[in-house]
Amino acid sequence: MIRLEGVTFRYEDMQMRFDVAFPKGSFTAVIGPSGGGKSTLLNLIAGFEAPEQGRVLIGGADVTALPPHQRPVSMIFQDNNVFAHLDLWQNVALGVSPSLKLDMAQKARVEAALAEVGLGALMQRKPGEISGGERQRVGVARALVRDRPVLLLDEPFAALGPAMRKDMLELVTAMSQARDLTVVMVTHQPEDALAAARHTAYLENGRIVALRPTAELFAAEDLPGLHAYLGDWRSAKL
Ligand SMILES: Nc1ncnc2c1ncn2[C@@H]1O[C@H](COP(=O)(O)OP(=O)(O)OP(=O)(O)O)[C@@H](O)[C@H]1O
Repeated sequence: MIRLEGVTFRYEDMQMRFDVAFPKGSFTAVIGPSGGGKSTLLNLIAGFEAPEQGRVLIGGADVTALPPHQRPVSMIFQDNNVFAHLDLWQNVALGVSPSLKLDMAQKARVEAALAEVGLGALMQRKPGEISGGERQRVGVARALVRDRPVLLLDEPFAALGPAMRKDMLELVTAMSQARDLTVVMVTHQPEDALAAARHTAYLENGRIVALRPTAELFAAEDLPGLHAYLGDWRSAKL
């Protein structure tokens, strides 16, 4: 579903290179040290960054030259998923049409998405009038109405408490399964990878060092960088 072929990208002295494929319907977590290139990997798939060399393919089509809005992708960020001056209904409707001109069926879809993430009663509120967890639900609802086959998550629930994070992860997992989405999720939480992602990629210094079934990756003996990254968490788990 997603394929990066010889994709290279550079920030100053940080040279990255990605050769990786994510099959249709897969849910993959991406973990690794800060500054390793996890967000950049998502940005290359979404089209917010352009590779120096190589190709990005989605669903078999070469999207390397396409801008983000023409790619079959939704992305949920750690924050900044909402516009403060728009109410929740409008924030979600943006996922359907940037002009906010929606027909009846599209309006019904926006309302159904808000209801699905538990914001049905709050749709006339502004983002400043709801909690941080509820704001992240707005991002999830917008991804729902966009109805694109690829969902990219960049530490979307990092600022939430453990219980809320678990709820949100379950919501995203259920929604992805129901729609057969291909999901790539950056996280610093090994528990989140174990809970949601069948496979996990370990990324350091601009390279995917390993991509394996999640539990297998965390138990691996051949990845010293991963051991250092996981630290005490790994010793406590094994
Ligand atoms: N806009 C930018 N301008 C210059 N350098 C950048 C920019 N964005 C990222 N970088 C650099 O690119 C490298 C990879 O950054 P990236 O954000 O992809 O890492 P990350 O693995 O997502 O990190 P984190 O876990 O801290 O979010 C880092 O060395 C970072 O400093």
